[in-house]
This record gives sequence, C-alpha cells and structure tokens, in this order.
Amino acid sequence: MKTLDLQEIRKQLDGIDREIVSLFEKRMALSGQVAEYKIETGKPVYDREREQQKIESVTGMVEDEFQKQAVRELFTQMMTISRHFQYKLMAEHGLKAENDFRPVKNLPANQVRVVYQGVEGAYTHEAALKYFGADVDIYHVDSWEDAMKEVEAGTADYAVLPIENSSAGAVTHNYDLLIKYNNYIVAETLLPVDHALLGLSEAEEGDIKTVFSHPQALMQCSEFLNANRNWRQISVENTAVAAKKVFEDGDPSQAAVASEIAGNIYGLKVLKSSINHNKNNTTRFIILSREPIYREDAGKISISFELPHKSGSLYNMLSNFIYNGVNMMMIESRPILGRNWEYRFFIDIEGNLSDASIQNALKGISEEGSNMRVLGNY
Ligand SMILES: C=C(O[C@@H]1C=C(C(=O)O)C=C[C@H]1O)C(=O)O
Repeated sequence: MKTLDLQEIRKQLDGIDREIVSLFEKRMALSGQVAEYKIETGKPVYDREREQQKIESVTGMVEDEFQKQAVRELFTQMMTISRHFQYKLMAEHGLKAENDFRPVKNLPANQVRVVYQGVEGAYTHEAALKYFGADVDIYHVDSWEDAMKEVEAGTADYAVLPIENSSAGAVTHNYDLLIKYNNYIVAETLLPVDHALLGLSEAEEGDIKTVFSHPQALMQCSEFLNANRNWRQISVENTAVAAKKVFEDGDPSQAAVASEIAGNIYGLKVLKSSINHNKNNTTRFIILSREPIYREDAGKISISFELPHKSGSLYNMLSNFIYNGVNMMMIESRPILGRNWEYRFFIDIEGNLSDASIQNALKGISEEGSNMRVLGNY
C-alpha cells in the first residue's frame, strides 16, 4: 500500500518538475534577451532594485513564513543563475570587466631597485635576495608602509612584504596596506623560516631574562618561549632589529629571536636553534610593483571587495566562482575602518586575467560587490 502511494506521489512530482524545468528554460531564454538589450544599451547586468522588487513580489504570493523564506531563496538563486548566464553572453560579445592590467613575458629585471622593511639579515631581506638574487640594488626602510610608499612614488621598482606565515597566519597589517596604496602584486616567494634564540657570546640560556623579536616570530616560537615563564617577551620592528639591539645593549640577560644569519651579521651566539614549534614554518612574501602587469603564465589572482552587511551576501558573491569553475585558494577578511562589523574580503583564486572564466567571475563580483580591486596576477 505504502509503496504504491510513494510511486504515485513521485509520479506527480516528476510531472511538476518537468513543468518547472520547461518554465526555467523559458525564463532563461528571456534573461538572454535582456542580456542582448543590455549589450546594445551598455546597461550593467546586475539590477539590484529590480531584484529586490522581484523578491518582494514573489514572497508576497505566499502566506506561510517557511514558504516565504523558501521562495526568497529559490528566486535569489534563480536570479543569480540568470545573471551568470548574462555575463557569459556579454563575454561572448567581447564585453569584459575593465582592468588596466598588461600581460608581459617577464617582469622587468634590469637595473631594478628593491626595497624591504627592516635591517640587513631580516627575513624579508633573505626573501628579497632569494627572489631577485644578489646583483640588484636592494635597500631597506623602517616600516612596511614606507616600503609601499617608495614603490608608489617610483623610488623603488619593487617592494618585498611578508603576507602570510604557515603557523601564525595572515600578516594583517600588510593586507590593509594593499588597500591603502595603489601597488600591484606581481610575484610571490616562499621562505622557510627557522628561528634561533640568540645571545651575546658570553651568555648562556640560563642567564636570559628578556627576549626581543617581532610579534610574529614570538608567536611562532610561543611554545618554547612560554615554557620559560620568567622571560619577558618584548616586541620590536623586526627580528634583525632585535638581534642588533641585543648586540648593542651588551647585556647577557637579553636574547633575540631571529635567523642564524642575523646572528652572524650582528655577532651573536646561537643559544638554541630551531625554536619554532612548526618545523615546516614558512613565510609567503609578495613582490609589489606600481605597474599593473602580470606574467603571461601567471596562475594566481588576488582580489579584494566589500559586501553589504546582509545575510547570504558572501555566499552569493562566491557563486561567481562556482558558476565559472574557478578554484578559490584562500579567503581572509579584515574590518573596514570606520564601519564597525563590516568587512573587506581578500580572496586568492587560481587563474590568469586573460581566461574567459576569470573575466566572467570578476565582472560579476565587480557589479555585485563594492570596491572590487584586482590586487595582482602572479
Ligand atoms: C533579467 C535581468 O537581469 C538580472 C536578473 C534578473 C532576473 O533574473 O530576474 C533581475 C535583474 C537583473 O539583476 C533583468 O535586468 O531583468
């Protein structure tokens, strides 16, 4: 008896679904006609007001609260799909998201000037040497922000900045600087980071009372450092500055957390090597240029955008990747200054700015989110 009922109900469901699919196809065909109109008139795909009216009108057609919510979700999804279809048609007409980026075979490398924050022996210095080699003109400034300014002003061709560490996570301040300055990420380099506890030549581990380093390095070694409860941990601008300070103060109760290379440069002894708890500790550094260029074979794109403080807005934005088959590699959010509890998102995706699928996804995000920026393709 029960099986018979189920079969009967399912037959009815099948009939309704056939109608839904046929209506959906008709709806999409009309959406295609709207796209043609938009191509001719230069109107954008996304019409926020029309979508709001549509949601109000269709939710008004049902009484029950559960059904209202269901109809809202259903139509939000249908209109999202309809927009993606329109972006696709626009791209086929050669209408893509505008950007100033130029593809290049190779990044300019002749007689370039490279800036980093810190002093000699800082990890960023190592990263700059690793990426550019020892033959280019590498100099340093006091802060990450100064490094960004040097590039924006044209005093340096490239800046090297840490952006993410495999154990301590994002270098959040540098995400904010990516927004504040109009520089572009043109490359990245990974540097294994192995911290040592460094002291004066006459010092022993038992003498130590104060440890200086960059807060990121203190975090990466927190298990070791926190096991020595009587040590005071003090933050300074960077690890090499810490090493320099310990040498200059000449106090055997002081130690620095920095690389063994920095220890060599500043004449310090290794009291204990490899004190970071993650033995694969690696920092990702980005290379910035004021020129919006990308290597033809670049495979990763960084973007940022802001979203209305509304349920589902991130979910809807990410559908631009899903519908275009774009793989997302990383997402990070930062508070927007002056707008409490609103966030700016930073996303890395796989792809090249010349890919049609990427152009489609970016067109969608630039229309539907606010202040979308392509930070670089590298
Ligand atoms: C179809 C249109 O394009 C988009 C999709 C909509 C829809 O599918 O109903 C509504 C508004 C637009 O964001 C349109 O402008 O009417």
